[in-house]
Amino acid sequence: MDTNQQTLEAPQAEESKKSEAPQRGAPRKFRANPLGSAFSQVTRSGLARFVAKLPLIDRFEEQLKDLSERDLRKHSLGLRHRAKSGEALHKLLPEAFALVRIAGARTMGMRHYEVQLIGGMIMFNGAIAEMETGEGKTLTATLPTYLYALPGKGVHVATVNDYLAARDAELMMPIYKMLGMSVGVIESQMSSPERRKAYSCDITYGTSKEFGFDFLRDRLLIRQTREQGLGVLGAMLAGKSEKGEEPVQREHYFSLVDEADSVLIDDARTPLVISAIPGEAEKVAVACHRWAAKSEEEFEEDHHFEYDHDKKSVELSVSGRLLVRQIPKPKLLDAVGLVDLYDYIERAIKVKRDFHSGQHYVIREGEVVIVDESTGRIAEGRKWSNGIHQAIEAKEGVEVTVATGQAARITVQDLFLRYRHLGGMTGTASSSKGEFKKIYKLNVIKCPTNRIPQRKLWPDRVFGNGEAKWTAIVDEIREIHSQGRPILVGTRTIEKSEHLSGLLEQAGIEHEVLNAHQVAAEADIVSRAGHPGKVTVATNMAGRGTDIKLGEGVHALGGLHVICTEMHDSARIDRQLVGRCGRQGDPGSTRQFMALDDDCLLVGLGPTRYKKLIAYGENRLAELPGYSKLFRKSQRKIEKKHFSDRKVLLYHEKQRKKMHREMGQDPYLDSPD
Ligand SMILES: Nc1ncnc2c1ncn2[C@@H]1O[C@H](COP(=O)(O)OP(=O)(O)OP(=O)(O)O)[C@@H](O)[C@H]1O
Repeated sequence: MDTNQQTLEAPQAEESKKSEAPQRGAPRKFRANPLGSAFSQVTRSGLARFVAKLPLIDRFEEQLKDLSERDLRKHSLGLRHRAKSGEALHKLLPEAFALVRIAGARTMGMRHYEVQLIGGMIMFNGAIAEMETGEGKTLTATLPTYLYALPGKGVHVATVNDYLAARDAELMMPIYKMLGMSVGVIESQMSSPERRKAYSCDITYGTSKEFGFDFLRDRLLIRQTREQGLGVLGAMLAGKSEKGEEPVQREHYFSLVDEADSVLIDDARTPLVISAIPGEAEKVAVACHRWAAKSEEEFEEDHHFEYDHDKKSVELSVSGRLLVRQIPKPKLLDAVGLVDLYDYIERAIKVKRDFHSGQHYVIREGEVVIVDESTGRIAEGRKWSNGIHQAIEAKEGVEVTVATGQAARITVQDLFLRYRHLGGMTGTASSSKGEFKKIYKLNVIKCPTNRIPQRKLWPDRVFGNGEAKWTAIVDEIREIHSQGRPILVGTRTIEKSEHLSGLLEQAGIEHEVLNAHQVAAEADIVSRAGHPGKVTVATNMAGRGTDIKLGEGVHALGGLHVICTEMHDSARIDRQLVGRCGRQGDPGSTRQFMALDDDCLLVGLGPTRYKKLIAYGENRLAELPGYSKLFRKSQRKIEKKHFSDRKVLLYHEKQRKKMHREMGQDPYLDSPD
């Protein structure tokens, strides 16, 4: 161990002289960047301090690269020992990064690029590294993860779904293994002992949802233990309940958030909630939901109720309330107040209007499962709050999972703010810079690309109506398909992907369709989407995080062509789809199609303007090029609204927590102690 440390002291001393050089003199030129990409921006973009560390990492790498596997592991243990004895991690960074780079090259033939080392440093320094799609974020993550794992307090790598968590852990396992780090994965079906084991590893991969629910379950367990008379301290020390259950998590030390925009922003509008066991009150609530779902049809818009398109809210009119009183009700509802019944009906009407099967949710094995609109994927385990979820269940005639008497809840924001250190990475963070800073105190730092991006953005095409748009899309697919180029088409909903699939069938174009049901199969299909002549239709963000490799000969044809059939509520989501092509300097092209009856105009501009636009576009076949600005404006309005929704949620959560604290209660547990 000692020998290892000694061999490394010399370059460190040397570095302290050399690392000052860039600050005094000219900025360093990059070698591993044959195409001479974005590094000219380095000094301007505040990356200079990271760039200055690169030579030292190189030198450590040079020194260590010939060590045997055993000695590498020994060396890693040495670093661990130093971190545990209190040596500052930033001092260990160059050596740690060099070790990870060597392990990457040796085990997977992937030696971290300099831009990846910079990305790793950004994340280590508590910021979000914005790296272009396809730049290798999965590999980059190993750098700060390893470094923060050294003190042995546990690192949580959070991502958007179980599949990606397991895949990334498995992919990167050889690197960690070579350096003597243990890796665990949290999967939704796991038992408590399995979870505890995974959390006891140096590095734990999982979803934010699993990390959040485990935190809440632990919290409930600790309270239960305390109720058994041990007192908080006793409970923590004993760490066990009467049944011998123990908390599964350790401390919240460092979390690295992959797809940070999705995890920290898109998913942050609904809190994670654990429900309490149902009692009599819940039975009544179920009956109310069922009654409302059945009766909702009798209410007419503008007569019995008003619908506010801005707030997306329903309000019963006087005649609506009268109708509520007149409609027959089951006996169980006798004790329910009228005001509550109004609420149930309003909710049932809202759910019927705003929540659609196949778009917002799907029914799977008798359960309502949310489809994450931003990813087009199943959002496992999530539920809408304020009775919306139960109202949908009642509408669909599946089991109503009782109005959640909440036992424990936490927002995504609170969960990640609990970590002592937080870092993240994403391809598309800049548009949320302000929010990351304000809510999470995280800066967003753009990372240069390894190669010059070759992706071509073809001009938008706007049509008067959906029909004209779909026809043009099919024409474009036919044209590009005839050249042998692969095409990936993103749609906003499952229904629309099925619609397009029908049109392609009519046109005799062979294709594959992805839906939100099987993420693993989906990733597999998307990964083949780069083969010559392939046409793949997928909900907008299907295959997010999936690497599309170009098949043979596709490079010469111009790479993958991505067609975006409709703008999403958030520009980030559109960019993620676009990011499936032109990866790692590959060629590729993308085009955005729009029509005046697209949903994003309704949500962004309101029904009055939307109706006018529809009327204007109804019989037009020609393109309307000047209109694409209107779509972007509408999108910005929606993004602002979502941001303010998240701020409102945070405000209420803050108030709620404050109240709990003032009453001496655990802020994460809803029912009184
Ligand atoms: N240092 C490296 N050397 C060689 N290949 C690399 C290196 N880093 C990444 N790659 C390859 O680049 C491709 C893209 O990697 P990856 O899928 O992790 O990108 P990403 O940034 O996560 O993309 P997305 O934003 O779309 O999720 C993969 O095929 C990966 O193997």
